[in-house]
Amino acid sequence: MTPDLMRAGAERMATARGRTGAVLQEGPDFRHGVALYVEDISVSFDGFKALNDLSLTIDVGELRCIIGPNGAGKTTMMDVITGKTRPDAGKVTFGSTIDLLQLKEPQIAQVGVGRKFQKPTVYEQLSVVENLELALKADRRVRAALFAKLTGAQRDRLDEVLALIHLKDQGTRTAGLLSHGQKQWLEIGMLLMQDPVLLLLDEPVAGMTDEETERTAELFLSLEGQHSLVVVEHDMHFVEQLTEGRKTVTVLHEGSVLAEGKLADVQADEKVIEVYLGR
Ligand SMILES: Nc1ncnc2c1ncn2[C@@H]1O[C@H](COP(=O)(O)OP(=O)(O)OP(=O)(O)O)[C@@H](O)[C@H]1O
Repeated sequence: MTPDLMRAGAERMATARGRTGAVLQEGPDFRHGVALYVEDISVSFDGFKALNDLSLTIDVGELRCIIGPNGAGKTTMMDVITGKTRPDAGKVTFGSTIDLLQLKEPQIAQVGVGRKFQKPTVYEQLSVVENLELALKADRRVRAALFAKLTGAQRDRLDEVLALIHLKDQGTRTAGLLSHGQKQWLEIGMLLMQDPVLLLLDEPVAGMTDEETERTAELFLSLEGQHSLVVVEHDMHFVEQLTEGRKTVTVLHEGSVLAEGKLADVQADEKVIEVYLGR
């Protein structure tokens, strides 16, 4: 890990401590450079193993793409990390100290894990800026002050996020009038307002135009290093853009890791070709 990332990890650790003071005694500890440990997770639905001894590790600031055929367990994995599904066995640890399996969904979000579902869910009647403001105030304690003025720092963050998500000129636009891709960016922006350590993104470019997909790749690459990103995606061109020929890709199959490595290597792997790419 670079000194910059170490510093970012330490800063996040302090932020997370502040955030979770009411929930947890200790904040997450990222000193090992690891954002998330998933260890030997198994999930069964009526005897069918959706996850089967799944293990993987995501580093602080890493951008990891997860690919795999339909039914491989990708969504179930995200459900376990975010507390929606309780596994039958295994461990999920945020940093090196926080046992996510002991936390409820809202606490997991509060500790710094953000999730983007496949469909955009923005407030269609509100403007772009109002959507971002709401995300900032999603914390129930400040919801009462919904229309209170933002602090200078919050205003700066909002402007920064607007630029990041390519909606700088669309701040006053009603969200319902945005294109599908712009709605997806807005929802990502809403997550960013809460400054998550780890972002889970489920098929973020499904339904996007080629240009929107390209700009989404640029967005994710600009977030890498500042956040850990786990991107589940079937669009191989997009995965290629994100991995830049050097990053690790994880291939899931039947609820466990079938292969892990550089995209070119997993694409050449006979097992992967047989179950996924060769179809
Ligand atoms: N609540 C549930 N009850 C029963 N079976 C389930 C449930 N959720 C998922 N499954 C099954 O578990 C397996 C893994 O599903 P999951 O949605 O995690 O796969 P996936 O890799 O996300 O697939 P896709 O690429 O199609 O989204 C599938 O066979 C699915 O039918």
